[in-house]
Amino acid sequence: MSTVDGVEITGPMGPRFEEVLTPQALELIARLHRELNGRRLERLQARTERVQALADGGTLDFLPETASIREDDSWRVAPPAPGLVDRRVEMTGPTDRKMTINALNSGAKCWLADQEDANSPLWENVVNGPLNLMDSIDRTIDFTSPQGKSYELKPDDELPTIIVRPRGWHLPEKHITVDGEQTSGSLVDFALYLVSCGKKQVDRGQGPYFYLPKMESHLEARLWNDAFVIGQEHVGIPRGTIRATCLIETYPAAFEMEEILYELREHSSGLNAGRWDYLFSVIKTFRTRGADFTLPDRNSITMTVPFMRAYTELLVRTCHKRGAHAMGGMSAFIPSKDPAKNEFAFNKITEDKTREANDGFDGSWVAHPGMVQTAMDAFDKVLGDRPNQLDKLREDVHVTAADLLNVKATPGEVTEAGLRANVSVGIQYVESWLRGSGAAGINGLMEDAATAEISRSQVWQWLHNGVTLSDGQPVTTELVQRVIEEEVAAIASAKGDAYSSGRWDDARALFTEMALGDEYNDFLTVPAYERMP
Ligand SMILES: CC(=O)SCCNC(=O)CCNC(=O)[C@H](O)C(C)(C)COP(=O)(O)OP(=O)(O)OC[C@H]1O[C@@H](n2cnc3c(N)ncnc32)[C@H](O)[C@@H]1OP(=O)(O)O
Ligand SMILES: O=CC(=O)O
Ligand SMILES: [Mg+2]
Repeated sequence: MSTVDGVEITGPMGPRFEEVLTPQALELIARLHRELNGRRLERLQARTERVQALADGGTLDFLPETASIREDDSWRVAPPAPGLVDRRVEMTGPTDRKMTINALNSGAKCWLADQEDANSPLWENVVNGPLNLMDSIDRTIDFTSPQGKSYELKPDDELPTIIVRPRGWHLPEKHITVDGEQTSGSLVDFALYLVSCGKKQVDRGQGPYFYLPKMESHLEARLWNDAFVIGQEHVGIPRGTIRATCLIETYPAAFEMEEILYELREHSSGLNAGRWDYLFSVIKTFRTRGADFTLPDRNSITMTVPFMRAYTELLVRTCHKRGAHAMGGMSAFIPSKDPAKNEFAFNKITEDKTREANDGFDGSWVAHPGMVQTAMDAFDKVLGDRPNQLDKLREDVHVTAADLLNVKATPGEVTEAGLRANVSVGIQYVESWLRGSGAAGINGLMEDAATAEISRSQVWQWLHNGVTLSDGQPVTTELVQRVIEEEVAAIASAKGDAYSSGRWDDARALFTEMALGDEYNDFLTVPAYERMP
């Protein structure tokens, strides 16, 4: 059902959905699909071919064919756009109504309104996200909780700049088809926000700003740039008013940072060090290559191990050389009701943000409103009154391909506790995602799609590379099955009666398939999406 030729909406229409699923939005989706979806599928095929080449013994390196872009010192990205000059603390989180208001009232400089890692793409979430953003920009948003607590926005001049993160190129949107084909989740999220809010943002002196996730090459960035050109023309806003910060969160993209900035240069607002997906991608990219690329327990891999340090140092150096913001990532610690754990979490945030600020990052992320001030204090100490530190060029940084690939220098062990944590957290997260909730606090840590991907990939890698745990037990199918059994029993006992109303059987089956299957699946969220209505 739709009034636009060739476009079908197969998902149910909820309250006010017609305000977002307008003919103008559907026309843009159709145009983007017809002009760009073929290239999107080619890029996904290129990813598969690269993985095969790596499995056959290949490696990653800076690209010879784009050396001239890296060697040309003359180009810069566009100057920072209004609202994106001072980004010292950015809140992230889902776009449901309550969290939208809480994020906008958090005191952060920017808010990453997430349709990606922190969101589960339930059809309602896909449409309600842009609807809530539209109501925020119109200042008509409010919310009353079931307990009777009312929420409304602070004055305009205290609100963060909105930056929307659409889904990655790999995810389809099955509830909107064009010419009988599933559409791209990325292009749907982009189009729905651009049409409902793009012109309003330009009229209020800012622009439609985006974070672009999980790209694996500069050619994927070129595809986004082409979508931006089409989108700006479609909604009648000047070229260059769209801005995008690209997450460098895949291993191949770390070798193409300059090229990614170059492709998007008139629309660029910097790069971000997305550490969690980066770790996932490191495991995924060299998953069959044995000890050289096998990582220890997830919680023991810090930002200061050599390969992570090389990646963040190179990101700051690259961004500032090109006049672009370098944005830091997410420390997963969230506040706790236990005072000792709470103090530990806040110390961890201070340590993480202080290191980033001293390294030259222009700002960083927090997952919880309670952590905004702590991160702000860390950046204030380094930035003072300056809005950013784009002038800190970091010419002392000289990172080589070998530095980026130096995974084997990572200290740490693979332990039974690490295996159990991966299994338990992975299953709990998948269960929550299947019910439509894409971020969860588990054991004092923020968990989202990226962290869950690490958990299931580590189990697969340990099993398929013959890893032995620190206590001498080999990781076998039987051991993983036993751990799954025991961890699910522990979850069931902790949840009590609530367990029966969850989607635990589905979550367990999916996690087991992902962890034990002979074939490694590129994304957990793709088969999970198939299990969604
Ligand atoms: C790898 C990456 O991509 S990182 C970026 C993507 N991930 C994220 O953005 C995760 C964002 N964080 C979250 O979603 C949440 O903090 C969670 C799910 C981890 C924990 O949320 P909760 O369990 O609700 O935490 P808690 O009970 O401490 O929250 C206290 C209040 O803060 C609000 N809050 C917590 N986190 C956020 C957030 N990120 N955005 C807006 N509000 C938030 C809660 O809604 C709650 O509000 P209320 O008091 O009005 O009811
Ligand atoms: O998106 C951020 C990440 O760390 O992954
Ligand atoms: Mg990510």
